[in-house]
Amino acid sequence: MQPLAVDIDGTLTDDDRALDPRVVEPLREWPAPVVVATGKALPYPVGLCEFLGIPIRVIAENGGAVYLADDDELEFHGDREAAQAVVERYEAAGHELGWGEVDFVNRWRETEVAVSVDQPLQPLRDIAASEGMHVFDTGYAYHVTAPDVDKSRGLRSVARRLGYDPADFAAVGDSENDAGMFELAGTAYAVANADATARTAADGVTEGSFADGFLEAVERIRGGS
Ligand SMILES: O=C(O)COP(=O)(O)O
Ligand SMILES: [Mg+2]
Repeated sequence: MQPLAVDIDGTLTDDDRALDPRVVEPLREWPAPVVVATGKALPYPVGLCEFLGIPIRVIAENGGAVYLADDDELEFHGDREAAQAVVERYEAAGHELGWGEVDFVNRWRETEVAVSVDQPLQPLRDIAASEGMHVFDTGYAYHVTAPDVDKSRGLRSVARRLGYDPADFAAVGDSENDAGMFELAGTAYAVANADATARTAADGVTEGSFADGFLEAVERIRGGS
């Protein structure tokens, strides 16, 4: 069976980021390594693995942080200072991150900064471009990220550390932050709610949306199609 790289928001969750309980069993029972690959900060995918009862294997922050329980190593990529400089200019222009005072979205984020989709995107894109940074719009947040960091970089590292080729992996996801990983993985499914970038990069698009799409994708991967 192929090892699996799976996105969280929009793939294992509904539109409101709530986990669909039907994804628990296939992830728990998958007969090869499962890597949770997300734009979320490290504690979220680590927590998800813990609650699922599967080994902690995560690509977090769009590839900025990679951890595998197998070798117990935590690897970081990215340019947090450059991301911070972008959001400082964005805030100076009168915008805000949009997550409220406590901001659990960025509180434990170490390599990039995420802005709420309630905030204007174009000025963020313009400032990021002028600072040599990239913005991922996942549909759930805008991520200010170093241009050489994405989930494909994470997948390359995970594959090497686990003794696989990246092309051995099957990947499932829903948005432009999954596209690089889709291109690198041997098999890639976008769920039906995926954005155009993810759909184009995928080998197939499921009929179902959100977790229905994920369940359909794992059936197809299991069946070797
Ligand atoms: O954090 C986000 O914006 C999206 O997270 P995801 O990569 O798990 O979909
Ligand atoms: Mg997603």
